[in-house]
Amino acid sequence: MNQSFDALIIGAGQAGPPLAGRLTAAGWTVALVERQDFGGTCVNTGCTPTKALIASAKAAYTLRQAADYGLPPVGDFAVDLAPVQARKDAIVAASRDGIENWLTHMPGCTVFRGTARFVSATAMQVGDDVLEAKHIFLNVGSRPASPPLPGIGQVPHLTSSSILALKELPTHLVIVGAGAVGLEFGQMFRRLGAQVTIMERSPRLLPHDDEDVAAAVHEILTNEGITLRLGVECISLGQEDGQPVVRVNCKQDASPSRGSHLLLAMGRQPNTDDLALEKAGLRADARGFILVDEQLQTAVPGIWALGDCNGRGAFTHTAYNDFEIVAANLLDHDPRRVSDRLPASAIYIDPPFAKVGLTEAEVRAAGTPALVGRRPMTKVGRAVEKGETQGFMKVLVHAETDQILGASIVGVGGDEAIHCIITAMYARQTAAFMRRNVFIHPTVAELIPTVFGELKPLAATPEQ
Ligand SMILES: Cc1cc2nc3c(=O)[nH]c(=O)nc-3n(C[C@H](O)[C@H](O)[C@H](O)COP(=O)(O)OP(=O)(O)OC[C@H]3O[C@@H](n4cnc5c(N)ncnc54)[C@H](O)[C@@H]3O)c2cc1C
Ligand SMILES: NC(=O)c1ccc[n+]([C@@H]2O[C@H](COP(=O)([O-])OP(=O)(O)OC[C@H]3O[C@@H](n4cnc5c(N)ncnc54)[C@H](O)[C@@H]3O)[C@@H](O)[C@H]2O)c1
Repeated sequence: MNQSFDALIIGAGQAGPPLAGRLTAAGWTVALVERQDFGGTCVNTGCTPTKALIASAKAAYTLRQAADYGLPPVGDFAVDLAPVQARKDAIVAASRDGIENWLTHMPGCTVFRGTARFVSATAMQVGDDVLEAKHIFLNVGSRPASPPLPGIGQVPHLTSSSILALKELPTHLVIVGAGAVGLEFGQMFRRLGAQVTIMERSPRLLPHDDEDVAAAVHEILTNEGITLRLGVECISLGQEDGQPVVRVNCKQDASPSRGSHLLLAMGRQPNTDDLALEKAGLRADARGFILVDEQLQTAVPGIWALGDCNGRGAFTHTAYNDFEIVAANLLDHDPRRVSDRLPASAIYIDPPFAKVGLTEAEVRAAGTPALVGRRPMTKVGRAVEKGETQGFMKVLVHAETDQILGASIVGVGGDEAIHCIITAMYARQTAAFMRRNVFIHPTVAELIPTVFGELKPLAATPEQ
C-alpha cells in the first residue's frame, strides 16, 4: 500500500526517535521504520549492555580486592555468567521497551517494522508498503565488521553483539582488535574470571592517542593479567581440537594464539549496503558511509543521514547531536553544524580513559605553541582515598592565547571530571579562567584548576 507522510525516519537508534519527537511536536506526520530492536546499537548491543556488564565485572574485581580495603579477604570465587547476563538483559529490556512504548504512542508517528529500501528519492519500500515523503532521514547505524579473513567462515567466532548472549564464561577469550570494543570486553571478561589475550596490529595501544595514555592503559590491563600481543596482524583463522586459532603476521613472534572463544573486534561497517541507495541517486563512499554536509544533508535534496552511517561520528553522543543539528536547522532557524562539535569520548576500561579536543601529537603536528599540565592520580586525594591511583590527567593550552586545546584523563572518575574541561572549551575559555574555579572537595575534578596552574612548555618530542 502507498502511504504519504511529511517525513520518513529509517532506524530507531540514537537520532531517529528524538527526531520523530521534535517533528511530530511541530505538526509533521512521521513514519518511523525499524527492522530490529528499538534503541539500536547503543541500547541493545552497545553502550547499555557493556556498561552494565562492566559494572558487574567491577564488583567482582572489588570483592577480590577486599583485603586491600582492610576487609576480610573474600578468597577466590567463580562467576556464573548467566545471572550477570540476566541483570544486563533486564537493564537493556527496560530501556528498549521505554523507547518502543514512546514511539508507538507518539501522536503523529506511525511505526513500521521491517527493512526500508529506496524505490526513488522520495519513496521507500517496507514489506508490502511503499512510504512516500519529501523528507527522508537515514539513521541506519552500523554493525560489527566481518573482515574477509581466510577461514572466517569455518571458525566459530563472536562479535560484540553475539558475545552478549554467552551464558558460560570462556576459559580463554582471544580478542582480535584493541579498539574500544576489544579493550572494554577484554578487561570485563578478565575480571569475570576468563583468561584474556588481546591481539592488535598496531605496535602500541591506542595509536591515535598520546604515548603516555597508551602506556598507562597498557599498564592497567597487563597488571590485571591480560596478555597483550601488539604489532601482530591477524591474517587467518583456523581450528585445532575444536578450538579457534588465530594465525598472525609478525616478525617478532609469529606464533598463533589459541583460546576457547574468539571475539573479532576489528571495527564496524555502516548499514548502508541494503538501502538501494542508487534508486535515490545516492552513493556511499568506499567504506560505506553516506556523505553529508555540515548540516547532515546528503547530495540529494530532501535526504539526510544521521549517526554512525554518515562517518562523522561513531558514538551515541555524536548521533544524538546529529539529531539536534537537523532539528535546529529545520525547525528552529538555528544553523547548527557538525563542526561546532568538539571531539570527545571515553573508553570504559576501569579506570576509564576520557578525552576532549587535541592530543599532544596533533598539537605538535599543527606547530601550535603549547603548554602542558600533567598530574598523576597518585597526587589526587580522592583517588588515593578510593585506592584507585592508576593513571593521570593532562591538559594542553595554547601558549599565546591561553585557550584550552585538549585534555586526557586516565583515572578514576575521569569520564565525569572531563566535562568541566569540555564545558570550558565550548565556552572558549582559557587556562586563567579554569584556575579561578573553586570545585568541591574531595573530588577528582577539584585538581583540574591546579593542573591548569602547573603548565610548562610542551616538549618537542613526547616525554617518556
Ligand atoms: C560494544 C559497543 C559499545 C559501545 N559503547 C559506547 C559508549 O559507551 N559510548 C558511546 O558513545 N558509544 C558507544 N558505542 C557506539 C554507539 O553504540 C553507536 O555510535 C550508536 O549506537 C550509533 O547510533 P545510531 O543511531 O547511528 O545507530 P544505531 O544505534 O546502530 O541504530 C540504527 C538502527 O537502524 C536500524 N536499521 C538499519 N538499517 C535499517 C533499514 N534498512 N530499515 C530499518 N531499520 C534499519 C537498525 O536495526 C538499528 O536499530 C558502542 C558500540 C558498541 C558496538
Ligand atoms: N566507549 C565507547 O565509546 C565505545 C565502546 C565500544 C565501541 N565503541 C565504538 O564502536 C566502534 C567499533 O569499535 P572497535 O573497537 O570494534 O573498532 P576500532 O576501529 O576502534 O578498533 C579496531 C582495532 O582492530 C585492529 N585491527 C583491525 N584489523 C586487525 C587485524 N587484522 N589484526 C589485528 N588487529 C586488527 C585495529 O588496528 C584497531 O585497533 C568504534 O567506532 C567505537 O567508537 C565506542
